[in-house]
Formats: sequence, C-alpha cells, structure tokens
Amino acid sequence: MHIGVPREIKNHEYRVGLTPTAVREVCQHGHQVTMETNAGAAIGYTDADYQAAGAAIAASPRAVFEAAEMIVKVKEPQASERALLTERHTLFTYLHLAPDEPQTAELVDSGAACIAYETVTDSHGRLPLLAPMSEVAGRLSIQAGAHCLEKAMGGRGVLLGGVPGVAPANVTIIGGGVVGQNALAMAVGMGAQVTVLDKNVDTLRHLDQLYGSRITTLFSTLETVEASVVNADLVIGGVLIPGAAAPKIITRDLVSRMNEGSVLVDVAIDQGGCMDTSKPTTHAEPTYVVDGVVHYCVANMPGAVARTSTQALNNVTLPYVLQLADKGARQALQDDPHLLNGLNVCRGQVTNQHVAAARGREFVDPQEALAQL
Ligand SMILES: NC(=O)C1=CN([C@@H]2O[C@H](COP(=O)(O)OP(=O)(O)OC[C@H]3O[C@@H](n4cnc5c(N)ncnc54)[C@H](O)[C@@H]3O)[C@@H](O)[C@H]2O)C=CC1
Ligand SMILES: CC(=O)C(=O)O
Ligand SMILES: [Mg+2]
Repeated sequence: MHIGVPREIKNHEYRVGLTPTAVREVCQHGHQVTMETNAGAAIGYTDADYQAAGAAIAASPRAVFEAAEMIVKVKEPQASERALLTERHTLFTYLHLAPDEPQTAELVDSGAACIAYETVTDSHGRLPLLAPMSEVAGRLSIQAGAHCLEKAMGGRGVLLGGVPGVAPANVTIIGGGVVGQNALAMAVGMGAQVTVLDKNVDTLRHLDQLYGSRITTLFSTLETVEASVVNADLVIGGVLIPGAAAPKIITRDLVSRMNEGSVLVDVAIDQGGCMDTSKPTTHAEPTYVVDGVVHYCVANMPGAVARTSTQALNNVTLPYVLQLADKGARQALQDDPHLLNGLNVCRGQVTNQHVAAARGREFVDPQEALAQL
C-alpha cells in the first residue's frame, strides 16, 4: 500500500504521523511511504532521515494526497486537507467529530474511510490510541495550570506545593481516567492538596488504594462538583464518554462563584469541553479570563512536547498502520472489531453511534458500510 504523511498544519502542531523508525518498519513490510517535505523537521526528523528509512519526499500536501491510498496524521484534517480527501483514501488520525459539524460534513462528502484514533478500543474496553496522548496531556495539565496560577498569567499567585508554614494549593481533578490519573501523579508530586471526582466507583477505589489518605476521592454529583470546584485554586477537566460530546459539568454560575485568579484547565476541550465557559484555544493564545477565572483550553496540548508525543503516539499506532497496510483497510477492519470501533465515517455514512447522535445524523452499522469499501 502507498501511505502518505502530510506536515501537520494546526496552530503550533509539530507532531508527525510517522517517525523515521516507523517508516522503516512500514517499508520493510513492502509498502511505499511518501512524506511531505519537512513533516518532522521541527522535532529533529529531517527529510534525509526519512529517505534513509525508505520514504519518498513530496513538495506539497496535494502531492502526498495524490500519491497515497492511506493518509496517516495526528490532528483532525483542517479544511485545506479535507478538500484533498477522496473516496480513494483511508484516513487514520484523531478526528473528535462529535463537537465539529464542518469537519463531519466534509468527511461525509469526501467518501473516504475515516478511522479515528480516539474511538479504537482494546479488549479491556480502553482506548489504546488515545491513552498515550492523555498521559501527556494529563501531565502537562498540572504544568500549565501551575504556570497559569502565577500573577503575570492572571492567576491567584499561589504555588501548588505551598512552602513550610503556608498551605499548598487545592487542586480538583474531574475524571479519574488516563488524563486524571496522570494529572494526579504530577499534582501530588508537586505537593498540592488533591481531590479527584469520577462517576465510576471502581476508578475511585483504585486511586484510593494507590494514594490512601494523601488524596480525597469523591463520587461525582452536582453537589460534590460544586463543593470541590468553588474553593479550588486549580481545576482539571478530564471527563470522557468515548466518541460523544463532553458532558457540561461546570456551569457558568459555578465559575462566577470561584475565587478570582483561580484556574480551569479543560483537557476535554477536544470533545467540546466539560465547562460551560470553555472554548478551544491554541498554543499561541492558550488562555482567556471569564469572571476573573483563567481558562486554559488548548485542544492539542501534546503538540507542546511534540517529540515525546510523536514517539509515544507511534508506539501505539504502528501496529494498526501495519495491519491496515498489510491487509488493506476493508480486511483489517473486518478482522479486528476494536479497529472497526475506530471507523467514524465511511463512504458518506456516519458509522459511530455517538457521533451520529451528537451531529443529528443517521447512524449506519460499520459492518454495513464496510461492504461498500
Ligand atoms: N486537549 C488535549 O490536547 C487532549 C485532550 N484529551 C481528552 O481528554 C479527555 C479525557 O481522556 P481520557 O482520560 O483518556 O479518558 P478516560 O476514558 O480514560 O477517562 C475519562 C473519565 O471520565 C469519567 N467521567 C465520565 N463522565 C463523568 C462525570 N460526569 N463526572 C466525573 N467523571 C466522569 C469516566 O468515568 C472516566 O474515568 C478526552 O476528551 C480526551 O480526548 C486527551 C489528550 C489530549
Ligand atoms: C488527543 C488529542 O486531541 C491530541 O493529542 O491532540
Ligand atoms: Mg468570581
């Protein structure tokens, strides 16, 4: 199969779909790879590195899309990339379609088979292609939040760990999944006072076993959310219902009752955000203030540490890239129900139930849509 990797064009996005290491493996399986020139240059992967691994280099995104049957990316295709997608293509990348009508409409119109990293599952019901980026974003959320708490950023002027004789900051983490657990590890490491909320009692039980009385775990209700957010210095939003738009957990009213200079980091912004007052921001302008509360809502947080993130992402995507290339998309999807869960749009049909519900579109069983590939 011929695989194409364009350079990412989202604001300050320096990750790349395939590393030279991954390209070498793909080529060894007998496939061709075309990289857009400078696709990995910002993180130290030169065109020469890719050529040494077996790739051809193309001068433009158009040349990549015209050469390739499968496009491997990181972020959802931007408008200029969507215009290059046709029914010849399989697209393998993050999509986050539930909150994004223009993208949904254009992927449907393209006729391409679009597999979203974030809804591919594993046999434990987890999301193996989301997990490494959630690990990165969870860890970064505390780093970003600590920075936002500084006065110059609009924050309260509070140090997460306090100092001897001065209390540490209160950090509330909503969602104890991969983002939440990684945020928790960093917040505890920095000496903060941490509360974690989740709807899943088993998740809270697991965290209680790990941290004991060092942290507080709370079942997430209207009341516990209110009580733990209103006095928090820093709140991390890391909830997810896979494929669906994020539930709005923090209301506008609650934000207005928070202390001036407190900070909200809405990691779930890529699924629309879990706070009424959230709107996507970029690394160029990561924050804004509502009612005195600093909001950090960057939708591609791992792009900030693009080299680490690219390597972590390739570790998990490579086996699927090889399956898709070796067998062809149709056979690979037919053989692996977990990969099939990643199929969001196929030949003009929406094949993910949550995306269909969020976008008010008809849901078509992915098995049925596969028959048309
Ligand atoms: N902004 C960014 O750059 C990035 C964003 N993300 C996003 O972060 C979000 C979280 O991802 P993961 O941690 O991997 O998901 P996960 O599935 O591991 O964890 C989500 C947790 O939310 C909990 N939850 C669901 N509804 C809840 C509610 N009403 N109250 C409290 N908890 C609730 C679930 O029980 C689960 O434990 C996703 O939207 C993901 O796409 C991930 C990576 C990067
Ligand atoms: C998961 C996601 O949205 C990201 O890594 O940018
Ligand atoms: Mg206020």
